Amino acid sequence: MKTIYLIGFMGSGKTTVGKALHELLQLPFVDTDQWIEEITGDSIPNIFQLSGEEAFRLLELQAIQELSKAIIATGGGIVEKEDNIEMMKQKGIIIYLKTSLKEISQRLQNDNSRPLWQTSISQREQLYQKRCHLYEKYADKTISTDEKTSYQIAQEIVQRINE
Ligand SMILES: Nc1ncnc2c1ncn2[C@@H]1O[C@H](COP(=O)(O)OP(=O)(O)O)[C@@H](O)[C@H]1O
Ligand SMILES: O=C(O)C1=C[C@@H](OP(=O)(O)O)[C@@H](O)[C@H](O)C1
Repeated sequence: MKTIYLIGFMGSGKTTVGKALHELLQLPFVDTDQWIEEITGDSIPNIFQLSGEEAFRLLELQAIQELSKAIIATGGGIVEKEDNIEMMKQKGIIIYLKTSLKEISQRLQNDNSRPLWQTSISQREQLYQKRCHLYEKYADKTISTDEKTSYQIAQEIVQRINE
């Protein structure tokens, strides 16, 4: 089987949709953030705070190197390293979950588990604009997610993969 990588901004639903796809396709599911927390025995906010963002990015790179043959929910910053893109392109298909910043802001209004979301509104907007450009550039398929349930999105992904 090809590895299915879900990419998209924080809160776009990569983990939630990944789990729905796992149910639908009966294929293994891995979340890179969860994988990193398991191998380090530490939380993402702690890794950012104690070791810094670059240390976290290296752990993400390791996750992409080691994981395959699964539905993989990546972190929103996976597109920051070209090496990640190369490996993902070699091993599978990249699906971009495209979600508006308005919708994401509603979903993450009480979230404090994502260090790069704990910033000002203008910093969030800047990161969103920069990242969206990268997701569009690297995705094999783009799926809009606003006003759809995770199950509808998972079904649409299956259809688009089989096109
Ligand atoms: N399609 C959806 N509609 C409404 N809420 C959603 C949807 N997908 C995810 N969510 C909610 O948004 C939040 C972030 O979802 P999550 O899957 O963790 O995103 P990501 O893994 O991309 O950061 C969660 O509270 C989740 O329940
Ligand atoms: O956008 C980012 O750089 C990050 C997104 C997070 O994952 P989600 O996209 O699953 O929230 C997590 O990897 C970390 O907080 C950094």
